[in-house]
Amino acid sequence: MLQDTNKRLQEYNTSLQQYNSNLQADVTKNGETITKLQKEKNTMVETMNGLKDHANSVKMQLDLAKSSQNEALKQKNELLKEVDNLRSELQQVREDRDHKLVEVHSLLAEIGTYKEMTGKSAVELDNVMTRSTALEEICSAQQERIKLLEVQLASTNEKLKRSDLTTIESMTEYEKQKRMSEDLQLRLEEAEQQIIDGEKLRKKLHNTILELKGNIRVFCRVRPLLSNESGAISYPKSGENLGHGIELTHNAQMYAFTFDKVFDQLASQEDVFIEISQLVQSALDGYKVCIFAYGQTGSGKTYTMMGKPEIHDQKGLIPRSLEQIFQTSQTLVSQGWKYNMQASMLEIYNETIRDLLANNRTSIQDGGISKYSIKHDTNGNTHVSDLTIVDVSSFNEVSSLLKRAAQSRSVGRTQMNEESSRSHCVFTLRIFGVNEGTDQQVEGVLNLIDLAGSERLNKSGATGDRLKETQAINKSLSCLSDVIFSIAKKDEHVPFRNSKLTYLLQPCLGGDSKTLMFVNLSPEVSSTGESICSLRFAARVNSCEIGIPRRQTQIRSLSQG
Ligand SMILES: Nc1ncnc2c1ncn2[C@@H]1O[C@H](COP(=O)(O)OP(=O)(O)OP(=O)(O)O)[C@@H](O)[C@H]1O
Repeated sequence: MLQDTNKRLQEYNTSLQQYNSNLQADVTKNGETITKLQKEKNTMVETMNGLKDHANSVKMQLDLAKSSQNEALKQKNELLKEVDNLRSELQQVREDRDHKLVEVHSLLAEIGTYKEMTGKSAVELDNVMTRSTALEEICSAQQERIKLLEVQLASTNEKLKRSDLTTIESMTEYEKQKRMSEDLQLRLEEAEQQIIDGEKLRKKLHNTILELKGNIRVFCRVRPLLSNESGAISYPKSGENLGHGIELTHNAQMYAFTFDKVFDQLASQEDVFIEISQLVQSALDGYKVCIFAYGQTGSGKTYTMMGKPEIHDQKGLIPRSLEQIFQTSQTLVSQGWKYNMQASMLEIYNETIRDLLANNRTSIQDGGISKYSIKHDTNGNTHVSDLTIVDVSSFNEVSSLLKRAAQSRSVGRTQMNEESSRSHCVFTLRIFGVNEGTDQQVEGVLNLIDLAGSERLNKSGATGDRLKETQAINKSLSCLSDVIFSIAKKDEHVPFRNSKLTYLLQPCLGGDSKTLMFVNLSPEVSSTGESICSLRFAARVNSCEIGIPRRQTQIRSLSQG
C-alpha cells in the first residue's frame, strides 16, 4: 500500500511539476497577455474617455433634444388641441355645408322651375316689353293730351259754373214740364183705354143692330197685287165710308160700293180675324154661325178662310176661329161650362157631296141608297147622312183633321190660279155646352165655307173635265145668286133645293143664323169686270134679311142627367 501511495505520490509530484511548469508557462503567457491587455486597457481607457466625452456631448445634445422634445410635445399638445378645435370647427363647417347643400339642391330645383317659367315668360316678356314701349309712347302722347285737356277743362269748368246757374233754373222748369207731361200721359192712356172700350162697345152695338136688322153681313177683302199686275181699285180716304167703301173704275166709269167692312190689300189675317172673332164667339153661346167666302178664282178666298196654317202670320180664319173656340171653352170651365164638339168636313164637287174625313172615299151610291143626303131638322140643324163626324177636344185634333181634308180636296189647275179649288168646301163644328152649375144647355154650330171660284169660261180657258167642273161651279153659284135674289125680294118660294150648295146653306141663308159673307176681289185691271159682278152680288147679299138670329139654349131636364 505504501508503495501504491508513494507511486501515487510520485505520479502526483510529476503531475504537479508538470502543472507547475504549465503554470509557469501560463504565467509567463498571461503576463504577456496582461501586458497586452494592459495596453489594450489603456487604449480602451483612452477610447472610453473619448467615448465619455462623446457621451457627455451626446448627453448634452440629448438634454437639448429632450428639452426641445418637451417643447415639441408642448407644441404638439397645443397643436392637438388646436386640431381638436379645428376638427369640431370642421365638423360644424361640414354640417353647415351639408345643410347648405340641401338648400342648394332645393334652390337648384327652384331654379329649374324658374328657368322653365322664365323660358316661357321670356317671349311674353318680349311682347310685354313691346307693348309697354308702345304704351309708353301712347302714355306720353296722352300726357300731352291730358295737359291740353286740363287747360280745356279749366276753361270749361269756368263756363260750367256760369251755366250751372242757368241749368238750375231750367231743371225747375223741366221738372214742372215733366210732371205735366206725366199727367198728360196718364190722361192719354185713360182716353186711349176709353177709345178701345168705346170701339169694343161700338162693334158690339153695331153687331147687335145688324143682328136685329137680320141682314146677312158682308165684308169685302181685296188681295194684294201680284208683282206684274196693275191695280184698278181705290178706297175713300175720309168720311163715313172710310173702312166701308170701295171704288172701281171700269171703262171710264166709277163704281162705288159700301159694305159692313172693307179690307184693303194691306189688311193682315189678324186684322180680318179681329173683326169676326165676336161672331165666332157666339157659336159657343149657342148660335148658328156661318161664314163663307165668295169671289172670282184667285181672289184670295182660300187664303182668307184657311191661309197657311203652319205660318203664324198667314193663318186664315178657320184655324184662328178654332183656336179661339178651344181657348175660350177652356176659360169657361171655371164658370161651370163643359163642351163637347164634333167636326165634319165635306166638299161639293160637280154637284156631288164628298166626305173629306172619310178614311176611304166610296161612291155616292151604296146599295141603291143615296149617300150623303142633306136633311134639316125642326131646329134648323142640318144633317148629312153617312158623313164622318169626329169628336174633337183640342185644336191639335182639329188641326190634323184639316190637314187630312186638305189632302183630299179636289184641287185642279186653271190658267188663273196655280192651286185653284174646284169645289165648295164646308167645315162644320157642332158645339154642345152644358153648365153644371145652372143646368143650362146650348147647342151652337160654326160653318166655315170656302166656295169654289166663280170664273168666266172664256177667261179660264177650261176644256174637258175642267169645263164640266166650271159649268157645275157656275151653276151652283148662279143658284146661290137666285136664292139671294129671291130672299132679297122676299119671295114666298125660295129655290133652295136647286143645288146642293143652296140646300146645304138653307138654314144660314133663310133661317135664324148669324151669317157673314166675304167677297174677295182681285185688284188687277183685267179683273175689274169680274170684280164688279162679285160686288153687285155681294151688295144684294148684304140687303138680304134672313131673320133675327136665335140662340139655341134650354135648361137640362132631370132625365137627361
Ligand atoms: N191677302 C192676301 N195676302 C197675300 N197673298 C194672298 C192674299 N190673298 C190671296 N193671296 C194669294 O193669292 C193667290 C190666290 O189666292 P187663293 O188661292 O186664296 O184664291 P182663291 O180665291 O181661293 O182661288 P180659287 O177659287 O181658284 O181656289 C194665292 O197664291 C194666295 O196665297
